[in-house]
Amino acid sequence: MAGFSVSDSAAERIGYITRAQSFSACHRLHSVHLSDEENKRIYGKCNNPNGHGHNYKVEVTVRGKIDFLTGMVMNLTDLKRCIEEVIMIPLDHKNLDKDVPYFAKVVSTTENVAVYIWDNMVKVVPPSLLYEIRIYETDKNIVIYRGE
Ligand SMILES: Nc1nc2c(c(=O)[nH]1)N=C([C@H](O)[C@H](O)COP(=O)(O)OP(=O)(O)OP(=O)(O)O)CN2
Ligand SMILES: [Zn+2]
Repeated sequence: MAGFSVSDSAAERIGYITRAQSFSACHRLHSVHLSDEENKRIYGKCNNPNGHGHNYKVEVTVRGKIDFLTGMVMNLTDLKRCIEEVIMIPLDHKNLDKDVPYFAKVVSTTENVAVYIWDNMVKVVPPSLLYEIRIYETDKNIVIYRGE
């Protein structure tokens, strides 16, 4: 039916919007809290001293009210800027372990890369909107972090 009702305008519609971004980086799985032997046993080929690389794909999802006036949860152009600042500038074409101070003592598993991205993304997206960081380390290895 044509027309406009309070339920159309005032109802809180919750939306999820996602922006995807790829970045390339190398790393080595090696924990400073474990011995060399334990590192080799646990991480296997991923503990290779000279490291290895990935073309990571990250999906950043925000969740929130679809604003009645703008029709948006958040402007995706703003989300793109946040991703540039939090993901591309610090991580793209970097050696995660050597170029990113956070990973000097934190092993650069994809779980921890997701936590790193979450902790920095939450500082730049509007309050309470960040919902999920999803990282495809490879086509087959996928990590989800929701800030828990
Ligand atoms: N829980 C986690 N386990 C592993 C991680 C991780 O981040 N979290 N990372 C790795 C390595 O970085 C490695 O690069 C992935 O190795 P692998 O599973 O062998 O990767 P592929 O998908 O490329 O292997 P296929 O041969 O195609 O199956 C290891 N573990
Ligand atoms: Zn790896």
